[in-house]
Amino acid sequence: MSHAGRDSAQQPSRRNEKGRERNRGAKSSPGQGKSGQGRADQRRSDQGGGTGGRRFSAAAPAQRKRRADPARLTAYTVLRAVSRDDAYANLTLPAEIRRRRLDKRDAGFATELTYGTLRGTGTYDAILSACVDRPLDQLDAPVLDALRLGAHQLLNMRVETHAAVDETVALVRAEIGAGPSGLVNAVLRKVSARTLQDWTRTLSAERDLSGDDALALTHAHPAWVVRALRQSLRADGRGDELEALLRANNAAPEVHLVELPGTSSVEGDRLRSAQEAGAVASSALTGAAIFRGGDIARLPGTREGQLRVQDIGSQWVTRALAAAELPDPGQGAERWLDLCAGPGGKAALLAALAAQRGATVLANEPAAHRAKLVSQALQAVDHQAWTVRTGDGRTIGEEPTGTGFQRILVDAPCTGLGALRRRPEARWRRTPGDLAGLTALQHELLDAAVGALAPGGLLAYVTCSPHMAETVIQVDDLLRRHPELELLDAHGPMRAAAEDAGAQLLRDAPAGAGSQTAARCLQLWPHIHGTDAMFFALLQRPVDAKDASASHQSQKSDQPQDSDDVAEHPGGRIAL
Ligand SMILES: C[S@@+](CC[C@H](N)C(=O)[O-])C[C@H]1O[C@@H](n2cnc3c(N)ncnc32)[C@H](O)[C@@H]1O
Repeated sequence: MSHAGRDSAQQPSRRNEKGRERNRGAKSSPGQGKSGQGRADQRRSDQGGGTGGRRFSAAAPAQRKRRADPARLTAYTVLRAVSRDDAYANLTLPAEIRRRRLDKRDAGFATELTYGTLRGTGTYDAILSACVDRPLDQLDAPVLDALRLGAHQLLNMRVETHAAVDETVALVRAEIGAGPSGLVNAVLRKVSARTLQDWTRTLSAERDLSGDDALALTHAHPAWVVRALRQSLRADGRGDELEALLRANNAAPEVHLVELPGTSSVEGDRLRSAQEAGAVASSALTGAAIFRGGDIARLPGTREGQLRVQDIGSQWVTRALAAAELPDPGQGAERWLDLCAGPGGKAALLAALAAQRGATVLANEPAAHRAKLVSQALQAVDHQAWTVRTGDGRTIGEEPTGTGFQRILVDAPCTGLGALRRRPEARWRRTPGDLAGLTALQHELLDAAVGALAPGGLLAYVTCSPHMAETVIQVDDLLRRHPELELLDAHGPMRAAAEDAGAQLLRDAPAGAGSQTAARCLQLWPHIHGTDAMFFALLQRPVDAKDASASHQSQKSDQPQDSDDVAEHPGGRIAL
């Protein structure tokens, strides 16, 4: 793609699993023979300089222990599942921790090892490339994963150098075999010769990186993602906050809890128990708390689904849609629709709020296994208040919807670039090419939702991505296709749904938002709001709107920017 350029934080290699013979030898330092490396290490060690006096094991790798410690083995197993099977770390890791019965301390260490290594993969690969005498894709995949794990310990954790190297070598001997242990030992010793800061500075200079490419390497994001985030921040009037966002994306998110309203016999009871167990009530939102440590499954109400883990951003947008005023509330029970409901986090809160108001929710999800998760998520809520439909959201018009739905949530499939804290591997998996299919699907889902809106009905468009092609540009396109829709100012309903401290955070976008559309939509940010970077737009169909579906149909093939690298937009040219 024309804009992608050279990705300075290296796109992790996905390689052949075979070829053990290839794992030999670390690269010499620039201007140094291999034998010179030992002397260099010795000198650094003697001087106690550079890396603070590194100590290494005197025993040859092949003579060292052949037993991996449980936390490192857990992390390594998850890394293998992620690179070999495209597994999700946030699902695989808890299962692995349970299976190996790690205690709290080891579980914490394994989590930091796993998430940190996955987050930093592109940068660690760039560093490892400078330490291995061949392209990384010529190493065995298990060896590369072990090297990444070692690099993370050396560069980003407070693990002693000798422990990081020795334990990684032991892991390699136990899990892969003695063959590559010499290579791993030598490469990790080279990695340990510099701090992370020294490495990124040196590599940036060697590769002549600047601007977003240099930031990509330093903050372990693909360069195309850095560029997209820069554009989105600028459009939101936050042009100077890029580094703060990149840093926030690399920090572990807080765990937020929600008590589904109306589901326990005494309202607020479940949150109170959670607070007794160490949770702190959220100052940003009613019915929410922050949980710092401990076993969530042990909190009363989690098994019954009354107490759930849910990002404050998700709670905010759901409550804002439920609370926004309808121009003509009518007399009958309201009908609400969650068009993309799986796995059911927002559907559960939406249905609980609907049940309190005598409204009903239709929760739609095309993937059968995810539709099942939606049903499970809804179990705690009065069963009269919800129905699950397993089907493509684009065919919702085929349902008998009567006069339509008063409130519709389109929490669309998206790149997920707003949830980088939670899904550490996602940034390296996604490519700009994913945008074409996703934006086309978002376009069609929005059209289907508009067709299902009751007169005066509200449509909330939500993405867990701040990429402009999925947010402001998508809304502008929607308004072009459906000029009858009114784009409401999302800040009011969001503030109304928040507690004081939250309302303070949800002030209008800073002056300088890129367009009127951007100024009326709400973009949440991890570094500002402590939430995922979730986007929220609220649209309304006028009470007396004529049926515009004919014009929708005629424009259906008019897809937004689905094949080009760059799109024109009033706010400037947007890299897709
Ligand atoms: C961002 S997730 C929704 C998250 C959910 N609202 C929650 O809070 O738990 C998007 C969902 O859209 C679903 N999806 C994908 N294609 C769809 C389609 N054609 N129609 C409706 N939903 C679709 C995906 O399976 C996924 O479960």
